[in-house]
Parts: sequence; structure tokens; C-alpha cells
Amino acid sequence: MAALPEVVFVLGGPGSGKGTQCSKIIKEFEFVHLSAGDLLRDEQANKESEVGQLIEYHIVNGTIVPVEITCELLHKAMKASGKHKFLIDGFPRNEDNLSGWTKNMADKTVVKLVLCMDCSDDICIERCMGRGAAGSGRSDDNLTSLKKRLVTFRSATLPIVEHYDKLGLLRRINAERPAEQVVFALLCYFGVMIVTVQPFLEPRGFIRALEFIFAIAAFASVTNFVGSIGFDYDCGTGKTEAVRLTVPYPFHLGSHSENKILCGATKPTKFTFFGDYSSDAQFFVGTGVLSMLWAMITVAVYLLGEQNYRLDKRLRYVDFGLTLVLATFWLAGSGAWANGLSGLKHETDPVEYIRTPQFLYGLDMAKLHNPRSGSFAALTISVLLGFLNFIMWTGNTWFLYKELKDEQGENGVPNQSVPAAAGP
Ligand SMILES: Nc1ncnc2c1ncn2[C@@H]1O[C@H](COP(=O)(O)OP(=O)(O)O)[C@@H](O)[C@H]1O
Ligand SMILES: Nc1ccn([C@H]2C[C@H](O)[C@@H](COP(=O)(O)OP(=O)(O)O)O2)c(=O)n1
Repeated sequence: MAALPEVVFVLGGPGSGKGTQCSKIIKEFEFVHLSAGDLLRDEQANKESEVGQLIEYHIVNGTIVPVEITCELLHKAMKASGKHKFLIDGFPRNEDNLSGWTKNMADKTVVKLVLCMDCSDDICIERCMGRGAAGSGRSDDNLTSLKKRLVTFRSATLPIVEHYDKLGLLRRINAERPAEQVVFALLCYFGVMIVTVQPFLEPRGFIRALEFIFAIAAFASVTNFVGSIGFDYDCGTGKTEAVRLTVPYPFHLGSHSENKILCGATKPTKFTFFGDYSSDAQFFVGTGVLSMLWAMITVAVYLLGEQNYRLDKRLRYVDFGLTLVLATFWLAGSGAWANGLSGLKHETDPVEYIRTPQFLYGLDMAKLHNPRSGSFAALTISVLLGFLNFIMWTGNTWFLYKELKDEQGENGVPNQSVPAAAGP
């Protein structure tokens, strides 16, 4: 099922800079800017509109137009854009706006964030008067309308701001600073809330973060493993000496030997194993390292370049292809490593070891007693982690495939692939 359209509301007093900042945000982020005030002014300017006069009355008096009108205009504009992410400025402005939105749009959209532009009345008035003097042509950029609008903002809009604050969706911005500083703060919020967290709330990003952790866990449990077996050596003087032989990664047992001085002898005794399980272990570890690297690269891309990732289909095909290859590697690697581990356990069984004279160099086997085996649990867990990785990478292949397919429009045009048009 396709995700619901996302909405960021931008609130603030008249002249606080909502429109100015929205037009800067959409240059950096793939959002469509919809200004409730602009939509109402356009409707009011439409000679055929039945509600034009009603809108004009509210605008001049600084009061709020009934939500049925505003919500329908917003809904129409959202549908007409064909896009998925909206920056809605100047809405919801009162209780009526909020309940109308909740009734008609709450189940069709997700509100991701509410930005509030904090600005003193004096600065708001100064900016709106400046906007009027610069030729905005707006019937409400005059002192009388402005004073009424500020009263409306305080009495009707601030409770809505508080409502979103309680929901944890509100971000306040000091809008009195120069526009460049304000936009910097806003872009940080967008970066953190929209770009950083969002990809990890979707299956692709969430599973990729888990894959990163589980790939490390899988190969680290093999590379960090140092197993051991032990037994006692009878010195023949009533004394025994404990012998411990290590079984280190990469488990090329034939080339690993240990020299031990036993019972004060002048020459050391060489102990070795037979067998080679290094190719199974190294293939498994290699798959883990490759997976970790790919997960790291894609996590960085999701974090810093989610938009580019969505826009560039080649990137998504590469992600899909490599994820599929790594899923296959995990299956092959885990299977091979499970088989290798069972051979390794057999080869390093201490009971067998002390009974097999040809493995020992000039040792009297009758002097070896009390075989002790170390724990291989970490390696058993690594096999399980390998198969878990296989399941995750296969699952992610499916989600990446679904994403590629879902975002394919009717004519093969990706639904979200075109950056938003510049706003007003
Ligand atoms: N940070 C700012 N510093 C100075 N002037 C600003 C700033 N932000 C906006 N303005 C100016 O103030 C006026 C009102 O801005 P606008 O974005 O239209 O506000 P709003 O949409 O909140 O009514 C515009 O003339 C704009 O150029
Ligand atoms: N949700 C809304 C938004 C605006 N209006 C009306 C009433 C407002 O005073 C005017 C102008 O809104 P606009 O957002 O353009 O005004 P400012 O950007 O805050 O100066 O439109 C409304 O009735 N309901």
C-alpha cells in the first residue's frame, strides 16, 4: 500500500515570514508549497466564485474563512499537484480549521511537523506594511486589518500551536532574525525530521540499519573467536601438567601449531591439528564485511541524499541488485560455514585428539588424560546470525523491488521523481 501524503504545517503571525521561508525550503527539499492565504486570494479573485465575497470579507476583517472553503481548496491543490509532500502555510489557523482538517483529511494524510515562526507584533506590522508599500496589492496589508489579524492570531491560532506542541510535533523558530539565519534553523529541522529519521521509519531504511548491525555481529563473532581444547600431561613423577591448545580464526588448522615445554624437558613438544576450514570461514566473514560496507554506504545515502536516491533510479537499481547478490552470498556463506563448523568441531574434539597418536609428535599417548573441550557456542551463534542475515537481506530485496515497482507511474514515470515547482 502506498504511503499517505506527508504534510508540514507552517504557522506564525502575519508577516512573520511564512511564505518567504517556505519558498526557500522547497528549493532544498522535495515539497510542494501551498499557501492557504494565496489559495483563498485566488478564489476570491475568481469572478465566477460563489464564495469570493465571503472570503474578501474575512480577509479585510482579519477573521478566518470557514474551513469547508479552505480545506476544499487545499485538497484540490494537493490532488492537482500529483505530489506526495506538502508544506502548507497559514493553516490550520483556528479550531474550526483544525476540526475540519481532522474530519476530512486526517485519514488521507500524515502531519509530520508543525513549524511556528515566532515574531513580535511590531516586527510583523513593520514587515507587512513594508510588503504593502512594495506593492503586494493585498487588501489586508494596512494597519487596521493588521491589528485585527494579530488579535486573531493570538486568540485563535496560538491554541492550535499549543495543540501541536502537546502532540510533540511543534518546532519553534525565532523568525525575527535575518531570513538567511531563519532558513538555516528551518533546514536543520527538515534535515533531522524529514530526511534523517524518515528513511529509517520505512522498511528499506529500518531493515538496512538492522542489517548493518547484524552483519557486524555475524562476522565479528567468527573473527574474534579463539577456541581451545585442553588435557593433562602425566610427567611420570606423580605430577601432571595442564596443556591448552588454541583454535584461532581463520581455522587453517594444519598450519597452526604450538610448541610446549612439558615437565621441564629441554626440547619443546609440537602440537598441531589437521584440516583446513579457512575458506568456509573467510567466505562467511567476507560476506559479512561486504554487507557491512554496503549497509554503511546506503545508510549514509539514505541519511544525506534521500532525495537523490529517490530521484536517481540507477542508484535504486544498484541497491536492489547488490542487496540481492548479498542475500545469495549469505545463504551460500552460512550453509558453507555451517558445514565447515561441524568439521571443525569434529577435528578439534579433545577426546579424539588424545586418542590419535599420529597427530602428536613423539608423545606417549598413554600420558594424556582428562580431555577438556572449550565452548564453540559463539561460532554456532554466528551460523544462526548468518541465516538471520539471509532472511533480512532477502526481505529487503523484496521491499526494494516493491519500492521500484510502486513508484512507477502509469507511463513508467516515477510518481515522486520530479522536484516540487517553486512556490509563490
Ligand atoms: N527574516 C526576515 N527579515 C526581514 N524581512 C523579512 C523576513 N522574512 C520575511 N521578510 C519580509 O517580510 C514580508 C512578509 O513576509 P512573508 O513571507 O510574506 O510573511 P507571511 O507569509 O508570514 O505573511 C515580506 O516583504 C518579506 O520580504
Ligand atoms: N487558513 C486560513 C488562512 C488564511 N485565511 C485568510 C485570513 C488571513 O488573514 C488571510 C491572509 O492569509 P495569509 O496566510 O496570506 O496571511 P499572512 O501570510 O499571515 O500575512 O487569509 C483564512 O481565513 N484561513
